[in-house]
Amino acid sequence: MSNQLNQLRQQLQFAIDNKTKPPGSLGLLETIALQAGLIQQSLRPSVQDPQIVVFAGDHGIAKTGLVNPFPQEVTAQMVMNFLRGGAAINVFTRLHNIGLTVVDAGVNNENWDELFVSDHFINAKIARGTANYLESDAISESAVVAAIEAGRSIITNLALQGCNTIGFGEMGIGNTSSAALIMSAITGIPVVDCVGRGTGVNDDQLKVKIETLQKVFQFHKLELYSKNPISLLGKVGGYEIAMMTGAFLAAAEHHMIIVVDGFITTAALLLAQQMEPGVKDYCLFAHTSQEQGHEAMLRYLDAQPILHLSMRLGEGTGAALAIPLIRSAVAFLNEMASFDTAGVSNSTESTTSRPKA
Ligand SMILES: Cc1cc2ncn([C@H]3O[C@H](COP(=O)(O)O)[C@@H](O)[C@H]3O)c2cc1C
Ligand SMILES: O=C(O)c1cccnc1
Repeated sequence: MSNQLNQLRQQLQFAIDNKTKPPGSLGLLETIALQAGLIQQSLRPSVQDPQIVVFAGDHGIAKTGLVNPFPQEVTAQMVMNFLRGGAAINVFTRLHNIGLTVVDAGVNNENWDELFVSDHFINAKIARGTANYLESDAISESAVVAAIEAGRSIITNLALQGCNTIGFGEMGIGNTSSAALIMSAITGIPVVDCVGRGTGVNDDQLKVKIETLQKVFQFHKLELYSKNPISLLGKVGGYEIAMMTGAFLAAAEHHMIIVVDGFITTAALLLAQQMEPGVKDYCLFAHTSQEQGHEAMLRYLDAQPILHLSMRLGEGTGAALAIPLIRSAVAFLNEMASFDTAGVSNSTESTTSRPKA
């Protein structure tokens, strides 16, 4: 860490410790406030125009029914639902005054109706879904690069419009499989420990899902791509995951507070982190998803998630729920009185420990 950043860290910690409260008593909110200050390089960080961007894309494997209980058509149907305001992410973003943008990264549908002429919908479709990675590469490398670039430019536009806090969500039937393969390739954790129930496969279906994905791992020799995120995305990625990868990169470049959602979003972060190892410093981890594998992914990233709600939905819902807490953290740092200004006696001998920064 540079000297300047180290100095800022000390100043932030001093400000936090001098608020009228026992040291460390606001727990993880103190860690969040400190990190927000470091991200924005400011003693007075802010949450401005927070946004969730949901990237949608289809997966060729989903047509086989081997890994997903819901049919592929649900991806496009849910995109319509997002635009009509009826999905969980709509409810949470409305409730908490968070902007919502939906991006077609690669949904397998013909065209959108006039409903989609909206500021909140971006048609960045690269193809109508990926190819089935049981038989071939999912995406060409040139299309991977195009998707990453599209993700970058969507986030850069939001940053230029004044958004400084961003969460990513995704919609894509079959994408827990893609995320599990990416996780296994990058972390070296065996496929069986990365695969979860997704939208709810039963025990028999889970066995088939695991066997299928083990076969895919061997077919593409994914261990060879553990340090090559572009090729890995080409082998088994999704358009929405590739776009999120670019989105992470741009958000970090613009010093945004990035709120990481669940299993699939964190897989995109694993890829972005390989491309630019500093990205994680801009991330706050919203929650631990119930998808098996997410906890190990978070451990791999040495991340401390904010919430534990047994959720396993995606769409950016965990991120939307964490944003009010991030707002609260920033607000206590900016608005609470200090011992000095409030004339409250401080105990300088306190031995109470602070949360881990
Ligand atoms: C109605 C519905 C709404 C959703 N919203 C998010 N997902 C979530 O489930 C999908 C991944 O699970 P799998 O790999 O098992 O297909 C993604 O689209 C994800 O965002 C949904 C899934 C369904 C069915
Ligand atoms: O954690 C997630 O993001 C998740 C888990 C299951 C299904 N869809 C998303």
